[in-house]
Amino acid sequence: MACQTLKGAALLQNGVLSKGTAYTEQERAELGLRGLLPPVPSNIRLQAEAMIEQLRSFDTPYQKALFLDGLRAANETLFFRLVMDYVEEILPLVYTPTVGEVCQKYSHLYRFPRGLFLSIEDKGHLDELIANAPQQEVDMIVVTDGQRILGLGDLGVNGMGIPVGKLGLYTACAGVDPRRTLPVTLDVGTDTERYLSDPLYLGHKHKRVSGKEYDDFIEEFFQAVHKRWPSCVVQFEDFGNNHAFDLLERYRSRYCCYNDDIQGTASIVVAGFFSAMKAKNSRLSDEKILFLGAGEAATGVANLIAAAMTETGISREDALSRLYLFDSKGLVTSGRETLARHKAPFAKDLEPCTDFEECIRRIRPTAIVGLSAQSGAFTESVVKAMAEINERPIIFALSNPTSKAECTAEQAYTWSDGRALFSCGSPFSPVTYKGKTFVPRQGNNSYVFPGIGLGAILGRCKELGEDVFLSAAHTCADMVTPEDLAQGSLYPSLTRVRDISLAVAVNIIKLALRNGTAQIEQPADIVQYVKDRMYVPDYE
Ligand SMILES: NC(=O)C1=CN([C@@H]2O[C@H](COP(=O)(O)OP(=O)(O)OC[C@H]3O[C@@H](n4cnc5c(N)ncnc54)[C@H](O)[C@@H]3O)[C@@H](O)[C@H]2O)C=CC1
Ligand SMILES: CC(=O)C(=O)O
Ligand SMILES: [Mg+2]
Repeated sequence: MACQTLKGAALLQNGVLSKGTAYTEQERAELGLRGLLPPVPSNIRLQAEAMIEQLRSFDTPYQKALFLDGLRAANETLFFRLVMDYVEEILPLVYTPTVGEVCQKYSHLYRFPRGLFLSIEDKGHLDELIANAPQQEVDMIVVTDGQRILGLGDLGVNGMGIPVGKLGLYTACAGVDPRRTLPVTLDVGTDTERYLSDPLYLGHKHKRVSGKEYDDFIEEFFQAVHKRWPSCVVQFEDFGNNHAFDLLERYRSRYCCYNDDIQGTASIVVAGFFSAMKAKNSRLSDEKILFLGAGEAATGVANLIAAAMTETGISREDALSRLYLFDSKGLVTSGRETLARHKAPFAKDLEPCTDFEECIRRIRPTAIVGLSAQSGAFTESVVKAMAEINERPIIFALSNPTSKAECTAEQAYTWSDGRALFSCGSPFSPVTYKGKTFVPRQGNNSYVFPGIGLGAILGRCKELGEDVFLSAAHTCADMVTPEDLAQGSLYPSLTRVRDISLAVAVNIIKLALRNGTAQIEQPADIVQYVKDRMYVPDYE
């Protein structure tokens, strides 16, 4: 953390503390700033007006993202003010889809130090590296090893854009204090040849390390982090599924941690199903859901849907029987020679089938959920098949970034003759079809993870169980209005994301107080307790 007594040019160069042109005459005199700034003091509102004008002058999302990155380095408070005030416009620039492009080019565009890089070469010394982090206190870490960044594959250390982007959302969307967050990238190598042969690539150039050496490294990371910041919440992000499930299993009850791709995604997709049930006036336990993809996200969602179905009174066995997975080898059936542990509960005693559309015709699902990173996999005939079987087919194309979406919003609405209940992982613009305007919203974990993190921090939760993610799903779905549903939106407007996060956090703290996982005294007024602790980007 930067020293609060900085003065003069050093203060202006400190992006965390600087107010830029907003220092008053008196502050300028006291802090040795006279002459170092244009003469007339501005304020955060006028600064934001100037910055949005600047932002809009750039042609491409990528250029805009770079501009925002520079703004953040110069004046973090103003950056967050801008993100909060123009959340719908700016989220796609600091998060999916643009963050994907930023990650892919990260080594070529690197300008500002942000976050902590821990390499497998540093094994045995992580304490020392973690001691170098400037933050005195850290409440929230987002950590990646860069193996599966969005649907873009192994990006190695270039994946740092994701923890930075996600933590930016913790602050903008939920008011987690940015000075108490830390993005971490673990450099365990990369298997991506173009990076291994790129002279500008900033990670170590060797293949990924795995096995015991990898496991020991992660163990050392957890111990070193919690030695310095004992109650820090850790979010796993974009690990490959060869590690993600095991790591979650190993650490979920030892430390307050969660995997956003498995659990956060589950929460938001279940929220989408709750809304879809309202829109078509039916019960979740009557749904039959076919997933395209059977990885972290899809099986995480399937597990939480099973839990949500059992809330309606059916058994887990019945719930599982309504959930089908289709992966790169086809329908997940019990006859397969080998079956990963996370897929096994959903394997069906059916003939193998490698054609997705054929599976739809055989299984007759009410919903298809794309979490496969297979661009265009929901073809016209797939969507039409769903629309033939269902009056209101549920079609969720959730893969990120936009280039990996299973179909576009326009395709889903057009091919289903305007009957699809649609959501997408990355944003799509409203679609007008036969005179009706549909407003698709994002089935993206970004609606819930900021509030889940805030609740975990403020409740000082020991662990985050399935009930936390189900609670967040209910909270988010409860905030969807009849007006939202009427325009085809299964999620609330992003402009309400701070309220959603507040409600998610409050409900998680209540839950944790009830089940004994909270390590705080019961606050007299939980809403006020949370509100009072949400960071607001204004100058002190
Ligand atoms: N909307 C959201 O909030 C989220 C979206 N995602 C997106 O979901 C996608 C997958 O992420 P993970 O599950 O973490 O990855 P993963 O690597 O764990 O799983 C990918 C799955 O897709 C399957 N697959 C690959 N090719 C296929 C094909 N041709 N046909 C059918 N299935 C195929 C694989 O077999 C695997 O089961 C990514 O694009 C990611 O960006 C992930 C997390 C959250
Ligand atoms: C949204 C997200 O976490 C992903 O696409 O990986
Ligand atoms: Mg992710």
